[in-house]
Amino acid sequence: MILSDADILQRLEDGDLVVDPIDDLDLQIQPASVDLRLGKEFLEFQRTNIPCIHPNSEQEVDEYVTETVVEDGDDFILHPGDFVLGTTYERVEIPADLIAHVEGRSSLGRLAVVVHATAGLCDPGYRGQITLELSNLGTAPVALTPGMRISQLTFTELKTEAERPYGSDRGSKYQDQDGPQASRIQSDDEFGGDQLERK
Ligand SMILES: O=c1ccn([C@H]2C[C@H](O)[C@@H](COP(=O)(O)OP(=O)(O)OP(=O)(O)O)O2)c(=O)[nH]1
Repeated sequence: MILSDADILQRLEDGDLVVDPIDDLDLQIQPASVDLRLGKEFLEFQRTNIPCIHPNSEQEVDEYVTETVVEDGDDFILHPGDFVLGTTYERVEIPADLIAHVEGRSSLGRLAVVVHATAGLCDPGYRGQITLELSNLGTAPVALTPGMRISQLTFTELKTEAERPYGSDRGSKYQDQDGPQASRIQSDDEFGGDQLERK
């Protein structure tokens, strides 16, 4: 079951679901979602001399990515074909019986700004800001202003609570994200590994 505005408000009031801060309930609480605003930090991907990025190399990933913080009153210009990581301004806490989906807003989609290249799922138990995968599929640069409503979060109730929510003993490398976080796929090994055994 997807939570309605009334359900969301109730869960926020109960305190187990957190979206913080919400400065304007009327603006941010939508009929079945919460609008989230854009933070001011971005990770941009540099041209690199490395022939390719090995996802399991922390050094190569770090070399590829640089951080930009937009000054107050300025915009971040997302050029056609760009892919950058942004962050929500709000911090969220998802309880063990809910899963949240980050969706784009239609108004930005109509300007060819896509908020999620791939991922968009916030696990039960997840806490932190949400890293946004922003791209411009259009032909004109688009100005993104920190504080603008950039994405929306919907919540689906699980049939039963997650037994091992995000942040418990399993991989939880993005728990308590503060600002945009580059891929930490290289930590997969630490949490059990994704590598197939050789026969
Ligand atoms: O667009 C997104 C999607 C998810 N998350 C956060 C919340 C989510 O709970 C966590 C992990 O997401 P996911 O499980 O999709 O990533 P993973 O690469 O499988 O990480 P892990 O191995 O830690 O589960 O990252 C974001 O910040 N942005």
